Amino acid sequence: MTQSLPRLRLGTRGSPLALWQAHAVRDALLKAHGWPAEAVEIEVIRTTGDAITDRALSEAGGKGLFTKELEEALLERRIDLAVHSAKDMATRLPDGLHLVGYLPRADVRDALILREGASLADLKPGAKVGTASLRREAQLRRLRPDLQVSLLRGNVHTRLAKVESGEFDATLLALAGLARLGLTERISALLDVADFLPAVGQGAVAIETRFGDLAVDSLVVPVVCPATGLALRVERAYLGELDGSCRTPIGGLAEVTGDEIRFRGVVLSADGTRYYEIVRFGPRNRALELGVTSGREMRAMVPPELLPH
Ligand SMILES: NCc1[nH]cc(CCC(=O)O)c1CC(=O)O
Repeated sequence: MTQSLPRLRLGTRGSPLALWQAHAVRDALLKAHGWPAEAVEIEVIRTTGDAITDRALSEAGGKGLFTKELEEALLERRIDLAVHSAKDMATRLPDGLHLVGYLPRADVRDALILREGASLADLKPGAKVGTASLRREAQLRRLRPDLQVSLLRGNVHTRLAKVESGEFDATLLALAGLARLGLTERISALLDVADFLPAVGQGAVAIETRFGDLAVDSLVVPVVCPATGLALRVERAYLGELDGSCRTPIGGLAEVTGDEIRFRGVVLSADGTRYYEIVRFGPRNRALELGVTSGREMRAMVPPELLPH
């Protein structure tokens, strides 16, 4: 008996990290369904975020910059699914689209890359650290107010090269991204989530589809990770109550153990001197509520000038 093969068009950005993630989703689909390679076609789509390399993304408009063109392609049915870093996704998606799920989440921690030395303590006062993330900048300033933290954009390889060349003494990057690119040997230390909280969604690969396109979703569902989906529901609801624009240093992490979800969130002032933290627990059937409540309680605690309204 021959069954006609589906042809799924999978859209992705063209960066090495994005391509790795797109191939991971494709491989998972092929494996889950026993399909031959031609069942999933990868389409590379250039996004606005890929074109901007000279400014902080928070200045250029924040989240959405890496997803807009992929989402247009989805809505225009040029692709059937889009693969993104969950971290780069806005908390509100365009009408007609949804996140059907995520691959099993990787290690969520941030990694420290030093030109010399083995830990944060080895950085001398005044050492230059480059990061493009307000969250990393603020948390770093909180731990080490004596460092000189400044903007360092570009892809992972560019940032590593600027540390190698001595332009910067250190940078911070997500372990997940470094691992996907085979660059973990460049890591000097991993930062404990207890004092350095990751971004909402860090380490998770998201799959976005047209809402209600059950033909596509039913094919994707076998590769998504339920525990990651729960954690991301909490984290994204929390972020949605605060700020989706990347202009405030915000961290958040939900961890699912058995029937319980533990959420921890932080908001900081840009200079790291003000620090607000929340820890909440909830059952797994109340993930959304846990995220929304945590976000609202955080908003009530944080001085209004730190958050957009
Ligand atoms: N903002 C870019 C981005 N989006 C996702 C990752 C890493 C991979 C992940 O978190 O899943 C990175 C690079 C970084 O922050 O170091």
